[in-house]
Amino acid sequence: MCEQMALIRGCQIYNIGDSEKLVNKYGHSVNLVLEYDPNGISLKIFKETNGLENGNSFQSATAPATSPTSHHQQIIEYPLTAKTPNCPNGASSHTIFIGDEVIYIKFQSKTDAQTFRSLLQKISAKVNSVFNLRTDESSASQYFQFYGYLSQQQNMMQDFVRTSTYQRAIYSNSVDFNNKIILDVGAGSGILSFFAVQAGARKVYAVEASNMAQYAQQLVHSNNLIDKIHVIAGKIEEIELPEMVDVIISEPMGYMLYNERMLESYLHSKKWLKHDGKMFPSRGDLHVAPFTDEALYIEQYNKANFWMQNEFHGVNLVSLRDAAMKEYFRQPIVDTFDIRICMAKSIRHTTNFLMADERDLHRIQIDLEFHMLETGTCHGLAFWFDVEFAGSNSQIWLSTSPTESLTHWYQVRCLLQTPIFVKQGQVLSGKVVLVANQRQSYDVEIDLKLEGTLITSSNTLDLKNPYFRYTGAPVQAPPGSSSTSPSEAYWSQLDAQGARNAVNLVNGITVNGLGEVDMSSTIINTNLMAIGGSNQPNIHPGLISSTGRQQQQPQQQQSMTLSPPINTSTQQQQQHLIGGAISPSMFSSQSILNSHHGQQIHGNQFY
Ligand SMILES: C[S@@+](CC[C@H](N)C(=O)[O-])C[C@H]1O[C@@H](n2cnc3c(N)ncnc32)[C@H](O)[C@@H]1O
Repeated sequence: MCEQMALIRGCQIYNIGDSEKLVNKYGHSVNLVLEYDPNGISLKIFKETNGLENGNSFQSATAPATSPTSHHQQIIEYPLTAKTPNCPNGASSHTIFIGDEVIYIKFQSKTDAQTFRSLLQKISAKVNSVFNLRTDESSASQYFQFYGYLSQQQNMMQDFVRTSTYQRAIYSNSVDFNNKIILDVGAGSGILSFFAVQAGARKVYAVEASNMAQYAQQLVHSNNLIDKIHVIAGKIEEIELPEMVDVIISEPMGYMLYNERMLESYLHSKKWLKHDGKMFPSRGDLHVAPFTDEALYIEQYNKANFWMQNEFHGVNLVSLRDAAMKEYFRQPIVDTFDIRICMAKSIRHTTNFLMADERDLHRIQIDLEFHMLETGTCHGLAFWFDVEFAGSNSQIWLSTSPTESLTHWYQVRCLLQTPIFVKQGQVLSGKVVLVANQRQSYDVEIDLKLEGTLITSSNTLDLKNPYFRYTGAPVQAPPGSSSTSPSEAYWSQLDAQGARNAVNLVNGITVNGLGEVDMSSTIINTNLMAIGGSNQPNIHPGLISSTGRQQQQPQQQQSMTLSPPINTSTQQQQQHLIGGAISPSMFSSQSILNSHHGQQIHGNQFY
């Protein structure tokens, strides 16, 4: 079942001019095609030709390029939203007002006019959908435009860790899918729906709000699965399903798990879930840990110091320095790091997708109590998330932890404008509150307090506007991370390599001076799993390709280095921070030295 599209034949289109007279716009009759559009309905006007199929019929809104209408000459397309003024004129005419144009449509019959009106009513009914009420129109429009690009869907599909984990979670729990009715929320290209069918699903409803729905339908068609996968173009909050489902699958996670607010749509979709139904994924854990990273802190700090110049081309910029500082520190940083920068064990906040209500995600409070494992400067809080697929057969986790393979979600760090100097054994307490906003994101409010002192630090960040800092350069261990001599380790490694290079060929197998067999010709990709014992020669392991977005060059070093504020119990620590900062220029390298897993990775989530 697809979102309805009307094809209405034999209409006359008139404009109403200044003299209030009807002027036939085209001088011939036209056909109207009404299609789903993320913002309402798209009204396409086609020149009527003899080849057009019979009468008024409802067609799939997601019909592929083979759509019968696609061969005919389209004259114009009008977007109709709930705000488009319109009014009926008698039984078989209707007027719409688009910009300055007054368009009077004369239908062939009353039934045609009714069809047209009922679709217009549908858009108005959707105005008050849960999704629309919580989302700014401009945000939604930009959001679904983003996901309408094949390249964006490709970016997600090529995140091999993500896609393979989903496939594995579904395959290894085929008992939950076999002969079952499935709902795929935000199906995108439909990739998860295909996995569900591969695992034996009887029917999958693939709901997608962006225009990607058309391409999903095209893939369903070309993979001969029209009897199994039913693409429904529309928002999950606004569509109807003909039946309840056994399992809901979705990939609704954004940066820091909650960005995009799509998890709310995922939870909303439970209205279609049978009493004992399953959710894939079933739970999400957001991890929070205090971190130390002077280089990152100084990098942001020095950017704001551009505004400390009192003679910039003869202009004194100083009065804007505080505002600039605030702006830079409002940006969550998206990149990856060495787990050893974390100064305490992470605190986990769990959302159980089977139990939670979408309204629970409007304000998410995470209480913090970190028992500091080391002495140093805490520059902020680091975040990552894991989701679990709790199937009947096996539990599978998809992790975005800094200790695991990098995904397109990376990790997120929120800086404190005023860092806190902590000592091992001290307790850093406080809270993070995520407050949902109409821009499909969250304000991140951080309040920290060092127990037993008067030291506090707070910051509010805008998750919608992160700073994408990942360059592909290998992550740096924090200073002081070596407990053995790195120099000795280096030379020992070279000695061992020398022995290895003394190779011999024994029966066609390379054996080195240590008697080890060379496995290089039979590299096993541990990310490739054998699914159901099947050989999958055509799977490209994928890479997460680059957006071409590069690390910005740091501001010219003309900016003065000012002492950053620091909440410290010793003045000496402050001195250390000022003197010991690593030059921000080390982050400006355009060359990707040795990117993670040999891949260049970039964020593809909407933000
Ligand atoms: C992160 S992508 C995942 C796409 C696909 N399921 C996959 O795993 O590759 C999320 C998709 O959900 C769609 N989406 C977001 N909110 C939605 C809603 N309320 N109703 C229907 N689709 C939605 C987006 O347009 C986007 O294509």
